[in-house]
Amino acid sequence: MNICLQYEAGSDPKALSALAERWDLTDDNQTAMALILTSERLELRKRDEAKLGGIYVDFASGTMTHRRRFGGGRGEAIAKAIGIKKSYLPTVVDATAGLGRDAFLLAALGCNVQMLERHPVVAALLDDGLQRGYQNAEIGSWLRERMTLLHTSSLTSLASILPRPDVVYLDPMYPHRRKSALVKKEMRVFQSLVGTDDDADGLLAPARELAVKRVVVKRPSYAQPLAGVVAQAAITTKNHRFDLYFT
Ligand SMILES: C[S@@+](CC[C@H](N)C(=O)[O-])C[C@H]1O[C@@H](n2cnc3c(N)ncnc32)[C@H](O)[C@@H]1O
Repeated sequence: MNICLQYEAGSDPKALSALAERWDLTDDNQTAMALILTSERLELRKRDEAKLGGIYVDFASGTMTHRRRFGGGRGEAIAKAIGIKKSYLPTVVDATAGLGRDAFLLAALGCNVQMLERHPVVAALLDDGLQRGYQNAEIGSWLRERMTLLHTSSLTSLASILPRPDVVYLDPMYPHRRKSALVKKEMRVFQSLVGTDDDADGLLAPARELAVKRVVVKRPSYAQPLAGVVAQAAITTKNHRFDLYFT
């Protein structure tokens, strides 16, 4: 895919070329988005809205660490939705990984999570965050064991995943209802890149085939169920709903 590729002082231009080759990215100065290699990490920026700042993956960031240490833990809605109980920690395929936040939360609770992401730039950002996370003294050892990434489309790949996971987790991009100015800055950059996942309905059937125990679909609270299939149960929060399909 075409995207403006840039590097900042202190980063290695050869590393940027290697990255472009690995993720099949072509440098294009006309695109609205830029992928930037800084001395610390890979960042995505919207070129005409510099004040929005860059987005990147940092599993050891203050926010992620705070949520990991002081968040709801096993009491979080997502943990209940995937069925974590006492010593039971389901294995999870996150078939719409994005920036890996939900997957990280589950991994931090002890689940093994295999992430699938089809967008090459998102996959590059996520892989960059994973590699730095793997090296991190505090989280690296368990992160290496519990979180992996496959760059592929789940529409075609779910059918061949082995071993079958207990849970398949889906969180496709959904059109945002609020005015764009109100959408969180970071979300605006991400949405500009990915758009909406209009083919997401096609994920439900292969996810139900693959999951040994259940499929969990995260939806905005106002959204229709995925593929119009009413869930057997749901866990709701202020803004979201986790629809549960038992297999
Ligand atoms: C809303 S984001 C997921 C956010 C993620 N749950 C998180 O916590 O960061 C949706 C992501 O799913 C990816 N996606 C959508 N359809 C996909 C498919 N068929 N295969 C793989 N990835 C897909 C999109 O590219 C996007 O990055």
